[in-house]
Amino acid sequence: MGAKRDPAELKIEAARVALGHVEPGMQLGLGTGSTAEAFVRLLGERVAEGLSVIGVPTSERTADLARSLHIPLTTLDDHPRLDLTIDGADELDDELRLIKGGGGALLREKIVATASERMIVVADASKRVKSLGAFPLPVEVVPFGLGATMRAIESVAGRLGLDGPLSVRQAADGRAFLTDGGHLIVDAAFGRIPDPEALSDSLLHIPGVVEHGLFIGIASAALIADADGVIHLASA
Ligand SMILES: O=C(CO)[C@H](O)[C@H](O)COP(=O)(O)O
Repeated sequence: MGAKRDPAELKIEAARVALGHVEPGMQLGLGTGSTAEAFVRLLGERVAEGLSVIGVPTSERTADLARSLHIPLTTLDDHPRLDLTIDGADELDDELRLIKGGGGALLREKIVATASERMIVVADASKRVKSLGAFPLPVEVVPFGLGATMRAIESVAGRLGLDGPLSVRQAADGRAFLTDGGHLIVDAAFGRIPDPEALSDSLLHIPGVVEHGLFIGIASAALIADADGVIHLASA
């Protein structure tokens, strides 16, 4: 087994392999987070060398980065169907089910990934888990009725045998974190989620829930970097 490597290097490694999947003329979804950022930076180098692609960013943060690198950007209104989205994840299992939203961009990330022919997840090996749930599940909610929505989340989770504290995510200044869409994030520390599909369906029935960070049946492949290289996982 190879020597232990800095996670930042591993993220760049996975991002570099992902770049090999980009072809001239592609319409790309650009993810959010430090691993997606590594990809966008590498993509920016290729664009500076003459690669012609166009991207839809999944957050204002990624849009700012892409603009600074002169990567041409568009919207899903102008390009409703994308070829490929490259994005990170907070957790992924061997069925390519993901938890996302650690960076608070899950709603736009899910819209963009779902509008793409393929989504490739880039991650270091620490993100690969046997079972989802050690990472608290981000649930994006509208501010109106927050208390009632949180009670409803607890109640549907309880029916699935899940229990654990919910917390409203805070920004660095101590105020509530607001997503690019002006919503709140409730982080649900349920622990192991035995049935992610059932939890996903139940959460989406709660009126105040806009989306949640479970990505099921969306990722087509994952590039996972560890000290020995980059493993390619493909969906069944
Ligand atoms: O879902 C996300 C942002 O909403 C990110 O993809 C996820 O948080 C992983 O981030 P990082 O690559 O920094 O570990």
